[in-house]
Amino acid sequence: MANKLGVNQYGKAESRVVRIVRDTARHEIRDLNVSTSLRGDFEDAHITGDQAAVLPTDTQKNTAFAYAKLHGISSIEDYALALGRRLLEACPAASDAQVRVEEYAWDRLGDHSFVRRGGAVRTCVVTVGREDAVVLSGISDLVVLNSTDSEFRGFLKDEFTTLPETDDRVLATSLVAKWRHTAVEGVDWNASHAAVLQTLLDTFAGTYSRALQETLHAMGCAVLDDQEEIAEIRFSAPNKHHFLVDFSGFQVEGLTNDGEVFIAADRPYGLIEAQVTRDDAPPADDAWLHVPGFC
Ligand SMILES: O=c1[nH]c(=O)c2[nH]c(=O)[nH]c2[nH]1
Repeated sequence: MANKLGVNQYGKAESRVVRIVRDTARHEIRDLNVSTSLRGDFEDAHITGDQAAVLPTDTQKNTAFAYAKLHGISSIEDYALALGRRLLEACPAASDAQVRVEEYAWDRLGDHSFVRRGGAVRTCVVTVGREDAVVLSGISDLVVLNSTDSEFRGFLKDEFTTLPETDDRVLATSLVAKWRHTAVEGVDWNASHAAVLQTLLDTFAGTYSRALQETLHAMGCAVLDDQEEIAEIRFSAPNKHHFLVDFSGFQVEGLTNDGEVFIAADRPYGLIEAQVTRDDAPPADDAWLHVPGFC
């Protein structure tokens, strides 16, 4: 029976790159988690064991650190594009280099002192090919909650359905979103990211929700309405269930729970995933290859 090698890619995952800019007494910090992958013709490495075409993952990691200095990190997207282009140049057998970056934000305490900001992590996935490049910007662990203006009712019921309908519940999620840009040159990545984040937050807060599905769709439409250079956005949103505590069995007179005390359950959770794409968006499915967490 003959076998054949299927899809494959290789690289260094999760290099923790911290860049301090110390040109003046007022330092700057960029704190990244960088993963790189090369795809292309690496059959020999797998089949005959010949590694002549393989740029080691160790070299990929070293390049990630070197480029933090040589290219600098004005934004994670700009850094990832430069790193991806360099890896492709250095490895002729590769057809694509993918660079995935997470950025942890620090707030300033003083000229050279910082405190790590909790919460959301800025992300990008940049795929550089021989002809073109695709940039996905994103955010993960964006934990948001609406304490009202959320209902869930009118759903399909069968003999296993016990969920009561509700017209007033807590809606909370830890959002992961990634959005694809149609251009990679001349983009102000930091401004664009800040604008998308604000739109996501404003829309989450301002939308009456009949389901998390409807809220995600509204958030996606708002981002595409605001920024015409964004072709599509994808969401993965755990529904962080908040169950009303039943006080009825307690022997305390007058103790009521009118949407005031909840159990925040961590598992299981509903997982709602959706994409919103501009009608005329050029496809770029390769850019999403191996990007985990999206349908
Ligand atoms: O917003 C929701 N969408 C669902 O599909 C769902 N299913 C469920 O049990 N609760 C919810 N909430």
